[in-house]
Amino acid sequence: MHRTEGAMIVLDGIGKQYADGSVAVRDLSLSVPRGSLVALVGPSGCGKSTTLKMINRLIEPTTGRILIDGEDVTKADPVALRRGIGYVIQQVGLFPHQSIRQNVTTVPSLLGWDGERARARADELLEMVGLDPATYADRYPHQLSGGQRQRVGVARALAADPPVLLMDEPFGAVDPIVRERLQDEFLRLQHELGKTVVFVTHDIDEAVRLGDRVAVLASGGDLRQYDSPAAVLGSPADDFVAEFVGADRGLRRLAVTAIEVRDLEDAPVVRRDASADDVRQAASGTDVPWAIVLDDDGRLAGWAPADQPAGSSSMRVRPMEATVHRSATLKDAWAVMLRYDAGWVAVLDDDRRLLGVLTPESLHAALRRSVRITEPA
Ligand SMILES: Nc1ncnc2c1ncn2[C@@H]1O[C@H](COP(=O)(O)OP(=O)(O)OP(=O)(O)O)[C@@H](O)[C@H]1O
Repeated sequence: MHRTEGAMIVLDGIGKQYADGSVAVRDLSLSVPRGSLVALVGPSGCGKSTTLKMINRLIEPTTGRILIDGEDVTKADPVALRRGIGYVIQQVGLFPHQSIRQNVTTVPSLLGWDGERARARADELLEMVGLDPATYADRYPHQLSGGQRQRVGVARALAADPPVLLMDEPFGAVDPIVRERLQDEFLRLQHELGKTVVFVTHDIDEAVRLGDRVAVLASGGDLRQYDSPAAVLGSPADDFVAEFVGADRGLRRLAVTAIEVRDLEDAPVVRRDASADDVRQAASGTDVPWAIVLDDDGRLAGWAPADQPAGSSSMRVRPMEATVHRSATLKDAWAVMLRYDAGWVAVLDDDRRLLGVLTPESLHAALRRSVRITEPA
């Protein structure tokens, strides 16, 4: 199926002053690159939702311009504009007397798609968000759990294949475990679809988990930092950002830093047919009392302690559980280290071939490398 890729969004000095004189957003400029996910984060009332709603003109800006792929949408027809922009909100807003399938096809129906095409699209999208159409398409919203309703909200926003998706605390109303699952699923989906997404949240963990970039706003839509998650956590631009990302931002950084092969250390390695002596020899001269055992095609077979039983010629191999895939984060690696009470974890590729090992020291070095180091003033 053809998919529409994301569009570039430019907020150019936008502002919103309400009729009562209160200024929700003073003067905000921000570019959202095509196909990226930008998380707008900040304390309650700082102007996140107002900013989002100005993009699809649910709220009219009082100053500034908004360009989508170069076109000034503040001059466009707002109804047509909104049909080309997916919008997901916390209280989903599904129509209670319509089936899930009808809810998902709201915009395609408005756009005049024929019934068969709209139906096929709805089923495809339900599948995409992890809801089996045979089970769920004919149900009504009240027959779904909160997490399932949020999935329907995402499916509905994607129905007409819009280049831009606006999401306002879409996973805010579900419990933390469901939220994490929805975040994972959404990341996978976004990876595949490459939409341009502006995502509002007050939760810094959600912002750094989902965002390619994070925009930290203070009251009045005052943009204090616009950076990668690692940079926002690792080098907050000012005290406001530092306070907002929290004293435990170091721990949060673990979760947003991917393992890179250059961070890994070499470990002593022996082949499956090695002897007890080979293991001792491989480990000697290193500061670890073990060797990793690989089979003939380089896949991980286990590990062997250097203190093999005296007099035995064949080595004793133990199963190796402290492993992570190369796509893991430093937090995943750290969790595995703690779980197995291991001083190191093996990092493996898709075929379970050994890429190297991560120790607490190399993990620390990787964390330091991941952000630019700012000199203390
Ligand atoms: N219709 C309105 N009239 C007057 N002031 C408003 C109106 N809507 C919002 N505001 C004010 O504008 C400011 C920004 O509101 P907005 O909803 O954008 O904040 P937010 O960052 O999304 O907050 P939250 O995280 O609590 O949802 C707030 O001070 C709010 O009180």
